[in-house]
Amino acid sequence: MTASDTPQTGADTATAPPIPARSWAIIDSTLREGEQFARGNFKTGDKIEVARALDAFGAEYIELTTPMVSLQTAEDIRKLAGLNLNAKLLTHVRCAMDDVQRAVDLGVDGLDLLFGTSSFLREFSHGKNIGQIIESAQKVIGWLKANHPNLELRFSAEDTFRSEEADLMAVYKAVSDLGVHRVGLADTVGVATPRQVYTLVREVRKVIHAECGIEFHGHNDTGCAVSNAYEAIEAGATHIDTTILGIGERNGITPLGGFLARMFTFDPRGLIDKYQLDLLPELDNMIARMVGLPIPWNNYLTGEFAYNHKAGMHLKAIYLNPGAYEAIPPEVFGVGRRIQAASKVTGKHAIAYKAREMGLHYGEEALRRVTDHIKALAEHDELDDAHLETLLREWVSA
Ligand SMILES: CC(=O)SCCNC(=O)CCNC(=O)[C@H](O)C(C)(C)COP(=O)(O)OP(=O)(O)OC[C@H]1O[C@@H](n2cnc3c(N)ncnc32)[C@H](O)[C@@H]1OP(=O)(O)O
Ligand SMILES: O=C(O)CCC(=O)C(=O)O
Ligand SMILES: [Mg+2]
Repeated sequence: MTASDTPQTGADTATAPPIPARSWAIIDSTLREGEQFARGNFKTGDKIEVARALDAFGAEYIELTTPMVSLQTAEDIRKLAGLNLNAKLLTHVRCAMDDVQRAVDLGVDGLDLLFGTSSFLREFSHGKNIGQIIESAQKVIGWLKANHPNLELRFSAEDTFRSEEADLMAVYKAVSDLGVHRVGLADTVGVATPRQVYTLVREVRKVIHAECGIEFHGHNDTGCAVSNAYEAIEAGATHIDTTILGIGERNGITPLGGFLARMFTFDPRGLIDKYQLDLLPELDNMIARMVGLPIPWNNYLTGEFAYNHKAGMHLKAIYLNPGAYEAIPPEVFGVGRRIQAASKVTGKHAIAYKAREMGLHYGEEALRRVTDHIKALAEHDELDDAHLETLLREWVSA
């Protein structure tokens, strides 16, 4: 693979179309959903490192695994709460008195409660009907409101998109009346389409109080996690769950980087103001290291080839203005662009630019001939930058 860094003359973010920014916040669940990833097994020190990194990045919320997992997990939550981060800390707990009683004294800012509402989960997970779910919510939320009024509370209907709409509306209305700060819609098995997400968020908005937020949690089983998060926001959602690199159960959830890439195209200034975007590579590398896997080659923004440009038609324009073939300037997210000029799909403009960078100049005819020579060689061999440079020098002196 031949590639080289080029000058950072990215697209002008100041001239991006001014679409009004919607108000939304990230709930990063790397330390909860991410612990459910096959290779996610964070130790105390890892959790502290992840939480500090997310805080430096500017994540508004960090969601932590339930303290019911173990005494060590409960202790870790207490330790993280003691870091006094700017990000609010939430712990994700079942809607059950034992769980919330264990959670309330750990120093977190809020609790993310959940109950499965689909027939699958009612039958095979907890065995409760909708009336009993609402009764449990009344008991648990009532107790929390009376005894811990400062906690931020969210109630989510797990497996929302395979639940009956009438059941969902009854549950969301009930918990909103009980005074939760947010309701959650969870695409637990990654089956929802963007249109379904948009429509359901709009419907939920009609039955909850105006000041009640809406959170969206989307799995990526069918590849829609980023689009679904975007549609949720379009429809009025206020909070989006992400994890670094998208780690989570099965193939994971909305990745932080992919979600930011999506949102950046609509509101670059808003994102630049809110987040330390150039820390994204650090976050992705940190999690890749902790889970012992490489960052996927085609990962949003930080994948090895996310900013690799190769085809002659692209390279001609890229040299003049990278925005011609880049929706998002890489330098904003702390990554570099790579130009792969020595390939069979290259063209004379790319070769001329490369030569000029080396202080070499060809006439029109020589340029055509050297370009065709490089293309022919690349049909048979991988050419790297060093090889290309040697060829260009030899061509001049020949
Ligand atoms: C879609 C999601 O990702 S949801 C989040 C999933 N996260 C986790 O599971 C967190 C980690 N979990 C754990 O450590 C354990 O599962 C624990 C500590 C929560 C519970 O462990 P155990 O008591 O051994 O139960 P187990 O995990 O086998 O079964 C789940 C239990 O939760 C109950 N349950 C499931 N959902 C809920 C809910 N929303 N509210 C209350 N109880 C629930 C089930 O009925 C079952 O209890 P039961 O045995 O009385 O029927
Ligand atoms: O609590 C939530 O909203 C989401 C829980 C979860 O991880 C899921 O449903 O996939
Ligand atoms: Mg999940």
